[in-house]
Amino acid sequence: MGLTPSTRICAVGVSCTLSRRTILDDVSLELAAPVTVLLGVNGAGKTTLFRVLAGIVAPSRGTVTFTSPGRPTRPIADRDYSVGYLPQSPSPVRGLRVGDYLEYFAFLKHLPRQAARDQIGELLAVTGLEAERRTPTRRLSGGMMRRLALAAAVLGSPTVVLLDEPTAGLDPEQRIRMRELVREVGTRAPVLVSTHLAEDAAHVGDHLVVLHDGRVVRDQPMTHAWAGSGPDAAAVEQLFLAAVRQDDA
Ligand SMILES: Nc1ncnc2c1ncn2[C@@H]1O[C@H](COP(=O)(O)OP(=O)(O)OP(=O)(O)O)[C@@H](O)[C@H]1O
Repeated sequence: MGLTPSTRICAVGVSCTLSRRTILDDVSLELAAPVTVLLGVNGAGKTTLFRVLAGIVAPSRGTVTFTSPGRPTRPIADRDYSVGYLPQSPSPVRGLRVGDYLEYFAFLKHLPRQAARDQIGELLAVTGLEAERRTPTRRLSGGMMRRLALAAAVLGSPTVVLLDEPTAGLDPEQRIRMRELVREVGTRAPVLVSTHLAEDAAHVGDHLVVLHDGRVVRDQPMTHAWAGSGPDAAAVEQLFLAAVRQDDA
């Protein structure tokens, strides 16, 4: 569907049990544009939540739906909606160059040929990969591979975009570039982005969700993270620690 800025993805009472362990426990959240940051310690359940929101893993309980004004609430499998997903460790594909990789994703997403051509050109420019169009994906640096996978996730103008640790392992310059990209993507669709870095969270987020032991322990706007002239990573860190300690107490 054409992107409606007020389209939302909603999780209601989502629980997920894997190998008899409760990984997500009664998670409810609503994602709206532009960018929601998901913070959580290692093993908090962030990737599992992404996989549930992307429809890859079925929740044991609860629902994930899309809502748009004037339209009935739809399940995530509804073909009028789509999810763009950047996994935690995107891999190069042997034999595919950068341009081929995007064409392959455009094919998987059933994009008409001309729309695919236009969007691939635009996304290569936005991600700074224009000069790499003919580079084999195996030769890309980690940061370039993530930018390419992000372009693939955004192809076809998905209704919502899920980015699992897009800045992990990137050098400072690539991280700053990735943050700008995340903000850019947030102008196109609601974005959920996970990170371990309070600094990244402060720079990109409009809204903050803290996940701890599979439960949402904080869900609030990020306004506090802007101190005077700019984003304040220390404020985000304090908020995160307070939420987690309160939950542990
Ligand atoms: N298929 C599975 N079967 C059993 N347990 C799983 C499975 N997948 C994940 N887990 C467990 O669920 C918990 C949450 O994992 P998940 O990858 O969602 O956390 P995370 O917050 O993304 O962690 P990280 O920040 O380290 O990436 C972990 O303890 C993990 O071992």
